[in-house]
Amino acid sequence: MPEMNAFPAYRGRMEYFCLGCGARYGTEELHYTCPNCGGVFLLRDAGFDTLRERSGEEWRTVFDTRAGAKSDALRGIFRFYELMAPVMDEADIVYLGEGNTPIISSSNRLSAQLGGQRMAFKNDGQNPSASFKDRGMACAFSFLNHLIRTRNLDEILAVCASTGDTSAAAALYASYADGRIKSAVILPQGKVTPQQLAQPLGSGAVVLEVPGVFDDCMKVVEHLADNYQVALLNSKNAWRILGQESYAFEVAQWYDWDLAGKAIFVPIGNAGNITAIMSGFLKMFELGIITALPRVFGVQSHHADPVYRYYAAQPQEREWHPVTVEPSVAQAAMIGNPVSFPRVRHFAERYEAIAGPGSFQVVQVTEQAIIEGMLLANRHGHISCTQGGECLAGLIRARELRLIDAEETAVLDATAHMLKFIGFQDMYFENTFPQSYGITPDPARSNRPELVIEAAEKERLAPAEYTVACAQSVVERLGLKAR
Ligand SMILES: N[C@@H](CCOP(=O)(O)O)C(=O)O
Repeated sequence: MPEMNAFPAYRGRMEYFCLGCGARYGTEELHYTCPNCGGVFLLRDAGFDTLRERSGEEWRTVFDTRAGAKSDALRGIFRFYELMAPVMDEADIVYLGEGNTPIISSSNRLSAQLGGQRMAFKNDGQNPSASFKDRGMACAFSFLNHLIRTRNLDEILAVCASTGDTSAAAALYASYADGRIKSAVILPQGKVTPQQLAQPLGSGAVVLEVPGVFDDCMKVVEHLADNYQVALLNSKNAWRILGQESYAFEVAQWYDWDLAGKAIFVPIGNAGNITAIMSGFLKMFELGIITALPRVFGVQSHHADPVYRYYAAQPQEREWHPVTVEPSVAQAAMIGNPVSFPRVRHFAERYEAIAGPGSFQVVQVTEQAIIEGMLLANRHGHISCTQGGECLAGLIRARELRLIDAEETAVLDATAHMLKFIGFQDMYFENTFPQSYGITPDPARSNRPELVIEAAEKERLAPAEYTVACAQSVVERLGLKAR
């Protein structure tokens, strides 16, 4: 029986592997892009094959046993230590409560509205900074701690570009780092929700705004990382990807390691998350921890759809072209030149080679469908952000295209908490969307507060009369019957 609280003894031989030229580099330094060709990296464990000494069943037992761990290092995503970043010591691990987010099945009524579709949301908004980015940050910051310890560094300045979630997570984890890691975040001016802007401000990060969109900010942080001593915390940093693989591990564990008949829907923005999720499923498959790969559907808005366009072409005609984005309620995914696209292409090929054609697909949805997807989900007990709404819109689109049938269980990624994006709900309910979103609110879906009595009545009536008058108005509005 594996020991529940024992920190794993296994140490991997991690190396950066360039997807452009195949060069490899050791992990004693933080690299973002290949010094040789500028390509993006994956982090690989050159010792991965030794993990095959345990059977899939033994690994499942290890991870199930660790699910009850009482040590902070193993309570969160590092329960899956050997599969992710097995170079850090226990003392390096940061745990702020990330991971272990629930998967909530849809109610019968919602499922019936979707033609009996089996469906669930994984609520990654229940992470500490209210988005999935915490998975990646927990890993990236643990690695920074490892670097600080092993290389005697005294202070690191961590920078990121963000549509809001990455910056909130980076700033939160930096604020926990006892002054060893400072955070500066670069945001597109006016294109981050007020809630998301408040997060890094509250965590004490330096918040810098750039007129433009996320893609402009990303170029700035890439320039900084290429020329100055900063740690880049976007998912171009491959340690982020490793942490986000935990999403796939958790989905597998939630379903007792049986992923046959499951379809995972993931919004694509900078494309780090879909990369990580495919990578995570493939690792488990290679070790026999799961015996079937779930299908993976990427979802993009028609206002930010470069990955959809790439895969919509016939295989021999595919060419990569970034796009210019237009306003999107799925603002976290409003990205025209996703840095992880080469990683997506790499894993999609491997995925299809194992699970066959149709195991990886990308669907495109409208802005109208995204916002109404979010409203529909949340009217039925979910806490979906607009990107979760994008996933539901993607599921509906996949059904229209007959890419999925009702018997398959669709697991939708609610990447962030709905409250971060609640301003878009207000815009729908108040019919205040600028034309550029291309959204026409349906008044039947709107919900507004109703005043039951004029404020002046409070001055005019005695307190007891005022209560009765208010109650009477409520009775009339709700049509209540006396007892
Ligand atoms: N939506 C993201 C964009 C940056 O993505 P990253 O995963 O590369 O950091 C955000 O929240 O900023």
